[in-house]
Amino acid sequence: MTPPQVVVHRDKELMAKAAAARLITKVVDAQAARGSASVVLTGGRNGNALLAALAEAPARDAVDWSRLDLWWGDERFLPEGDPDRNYTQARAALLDAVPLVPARVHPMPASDGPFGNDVDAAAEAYAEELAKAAGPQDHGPVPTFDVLMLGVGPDTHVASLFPEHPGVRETERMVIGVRGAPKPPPTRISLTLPAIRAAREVWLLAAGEDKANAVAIALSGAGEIQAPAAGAHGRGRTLWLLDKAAAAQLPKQLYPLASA
Ligand SMILES: O=C(O)[C@H](O)[C@@H](O)[C@H](O)[C@H](O)COP(=O)(O)O
Repeated sequence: MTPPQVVVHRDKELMAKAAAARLITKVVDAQAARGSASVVLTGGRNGNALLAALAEAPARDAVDWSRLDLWWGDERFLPEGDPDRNYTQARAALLDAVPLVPARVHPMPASDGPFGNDVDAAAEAYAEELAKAAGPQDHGPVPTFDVLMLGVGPDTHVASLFPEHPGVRETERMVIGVRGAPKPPPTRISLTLPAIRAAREVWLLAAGEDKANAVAIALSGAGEIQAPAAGAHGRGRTLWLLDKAAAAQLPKQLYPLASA
């Protein structure tokens, strides 16, 4: 496994803009090489800030939005349209402003959808949707995501995989229902670490001093059960995108500042 790369930006605003530019380039390259691109979005402030920055990016429409598949790393299990759903927030930040093909946008089920409030059935349905999109060249019953993005919690959670919770220990299923999540709302749907690790690249986003301890723990060799972010690595690349505040507890000589 290739060691994680760390890029540190001056502040969270610049981090979001730089990450958005990086994503545009990655998607354009994937579409040139393979005809389409597949990206997994994350919820949270940094994930949404990246999408909002992308919406304003000068090179935004270098992306062929009609050949982009979007998936989610996790979702709050709430009714369709609830403002706290990651899908609702992603639509407001970017998705409603670009010409995506609806059939290629795969939100996780809502709690008032075909599965009602059965979060396990909803999770299984999403796993089936992923499996249907997987091909013989993929690594397991999920498509090969070009980029899978994850916000990082102050407790080192990623997606809805929380330290010492059952979800972080899952080794077979690709998608699970989560109950009793420490971060509200308590009921969620999440990709598991095996699904996350099927991605070509995993990008972890963290900004603010409240993440400095989590970043230091996850990058210091902690185990994935205690620090789920430590288990979030891509097959080809693991990239941590930080601002200075979130990098404050990292050894300076290892992680020079990308932008002063
Ligand atoms: O549904 C969610 O809440 C997210 O997917 C979650 O994993 C988030 O990314 C982290 O909690 C970081 O959130 P912030 O970027 O807002 O700190």
